Order: sequence, then C-alpha cells, then structure tokens
Amino acid sequence: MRELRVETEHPYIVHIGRGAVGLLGQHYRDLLAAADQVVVIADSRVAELHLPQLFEALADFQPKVFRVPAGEEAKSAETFMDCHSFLLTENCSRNTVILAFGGGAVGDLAGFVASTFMRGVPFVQVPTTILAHDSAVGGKTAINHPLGKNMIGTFYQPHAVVYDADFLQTLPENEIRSGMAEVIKHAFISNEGWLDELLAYEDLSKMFGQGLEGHLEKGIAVKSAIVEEDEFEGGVRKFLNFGHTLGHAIEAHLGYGKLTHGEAVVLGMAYALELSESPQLPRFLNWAKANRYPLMLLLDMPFDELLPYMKKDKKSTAAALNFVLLEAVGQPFMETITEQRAQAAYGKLRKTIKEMI
Ligand SMILES: O=C(O)C(=O)C[C@@H](O)[C@H](O)[C@H](O)COP(=O)(O)O
Repeated sequence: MRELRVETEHPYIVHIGRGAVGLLGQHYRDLLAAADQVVVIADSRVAELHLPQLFEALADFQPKVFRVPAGEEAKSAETFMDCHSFLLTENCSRNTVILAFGGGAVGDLAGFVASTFMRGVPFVQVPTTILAHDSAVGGKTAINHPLGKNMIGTFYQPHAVVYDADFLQTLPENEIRSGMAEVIKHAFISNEGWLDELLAYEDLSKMFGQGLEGHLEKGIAVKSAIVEEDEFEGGVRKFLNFGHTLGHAIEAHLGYGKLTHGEAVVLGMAYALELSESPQLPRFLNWAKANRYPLMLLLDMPFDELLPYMKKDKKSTAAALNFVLLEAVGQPFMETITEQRAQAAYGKLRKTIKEMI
C-alpha cells in the first residue's frame, strides 16, 4: 500500500493499492465514528459491482447509500438537488460524513454536494476508475450546465482519498481509454521519458498487472505537485487543462455522457498538439488509433458548433480563446489565440485524421 500526502490548505493522504478500501475502518475510524451519519453517494453501476466490499469496510458505521445515475449523467442540477433531498430526508447534519463511491463524475458531484450541504461537511473520495486518479485529487468539485462542462462548482478538498486498485479490474474498455487519457495528459505536461513509456502501449488493457499502479502514482504525484503550488487555479493549475478546452466543448456539444471524458480529452490533446505545432502529434495520433480512440468523430463536428463552448471555457476571457499549449513535453504554457488560427488548426487536424484512418 502506498501513501501520497497532498499539502493543500487542508492536507490529506491518498492511499493507493489493492485492498485500500479496508483502511477506511482503520485510519478513518475516528472520523466515521464521530459522524451522526455516514452517507455513500454511489454511482449506480459501481454500486451493483462493488458495494459489498465497501459495506464490509464500513460495517461498524451503518452507512446509508444514495445511488445516482452512472457516469456523467450524475453531474446534473437535478441529481445535485436529489442528493440534498436525500440528506435532508435522512436528517443529516453538519456532523454527517459523505463518501463518494465511483468514478470522476460521482466524485465531482459528491464533492460539490459535500461542499454545499449546510455550508460544508467532510467527505472522502473512494474512486473506482483510472480517470479518478486525476479527478479525486485536488479538490475540484463540479456539476455541468448545458452551456458548459463543470461550470458550477467549488474548490473543496477531501478528507482523504482511498484508492483501491481492485476496483479497476471491472472497468469497461472505454473507461480504460478514458482514464489513460488523463495519465497521458500528466505525462505530456511533465516528463518526456514517461510519455515515451506510455505511448509504447498499443493495447492499454496490457497495463493491468504490468505497471498500471505505478503510472497512476506518477499521475497523482504530478497532479498533487501542481495543486500544492496553485490550489485555487490562479496560474499553473490551468496546465492540468491540457486538451480540455476542445475536450469539454465536445462533451457539451455531443451531450454529457455520450462520449467518455478522457476520450474527448484525447481529441482535445491532438488539437492542442496541432496548435502547438508539436512534433509529438503523429505518434500521439498513432497511439490513439491503435487504442481505438474515436478520432474520426472530429470529422463530424464542424468548428462553428464547438467554438461557442470553447469561448465559455473557464480559462477564456470575454473576447479571447485561451489554450494550454506545449513548448515541448514537460513545458506547458498558456496562449491566447485568434479564432482564425483556431479554425485553421482544426481544419488541418481533421485533414490529417482523414488521411490516416
Ligand atoms: O483538477 C483540475 O484542476 C483539472 O483541471 C483536472 C482536469 O484534468 C479534469 O479532467 C477536469 O475535467 C477539468 O475540469 P475544469 O472544470 O477544472 O476545467
């Protein structure tokens, strides 16, 4: 079992390893025993598969479970209100502890609920996906608005992150692709040697039992170092958004949940590499093609339909499009670009993709 400490305003530990969920009843016994209620906000699909293991770990605390729709659908204003209704109906109070059980979507939702219920109650992230190595760390919470992804949310650090690698065994193929996109993103913004290792995988499922946990730890280390430097996203934290300006626009344009977050981010990273005129683009596209990322989706999405979402991106200002680009691997920077340049790069990327498919 490995532990990584995240030194934010409220520091906490990320526990990672097989069987980590068992630590809840040990390391966090005092927190859970002091709570008047322990409420698990669970992705309904994850609950079907893994709730017994969580219940075993929480046996002494009689948890109540509120199931929310699987995946990105959970990040709606309706589900957010449903969570609050559940907490109020169950007579929860400021002494209630909330656990997020599932992937990035349920973590973002449950974190937002925890940060707003009676102005804030403690919560623990219990992530079950590869993607959540990113989203569960750093205290970003969110729900979506039809006009933009993650537009409503807070910064609110968890009390702990308990990341049990056993849960990853049941991930479907598109979730493996989704999660590995964020791992690759961490490599792009930090370390070329690590990127080389990752781009060598032509079949991501081969990572299971062969280094996956090590890559997740590296990703968490990159993320926590950035969050520690810039908890509230005044500067370098924006680099974590590499590939997300277009990625988020695609998710909002298609409708949340139609494509996984990470698959959309892979399209966004290809676009950011094109804008950066990066020599990494061809091998990144080859890697994405080998691993069946849906590159051809870009051919069906006109630039004009994505532009309004990109303009609403949180990094953008009223009139400007701001992107995270790469000087080189490990050297991200922010750049304001014109619509004309954005459109030309989009056209060029689509041409390259058309020729390679
Ligand atoms: O935690 C952050 O900060 C991130 O930017 C993490 C991202 O990788 C994450 O995938 C998220 O979608 C970004 O959302 P944003 O709303 O912070 O742009």
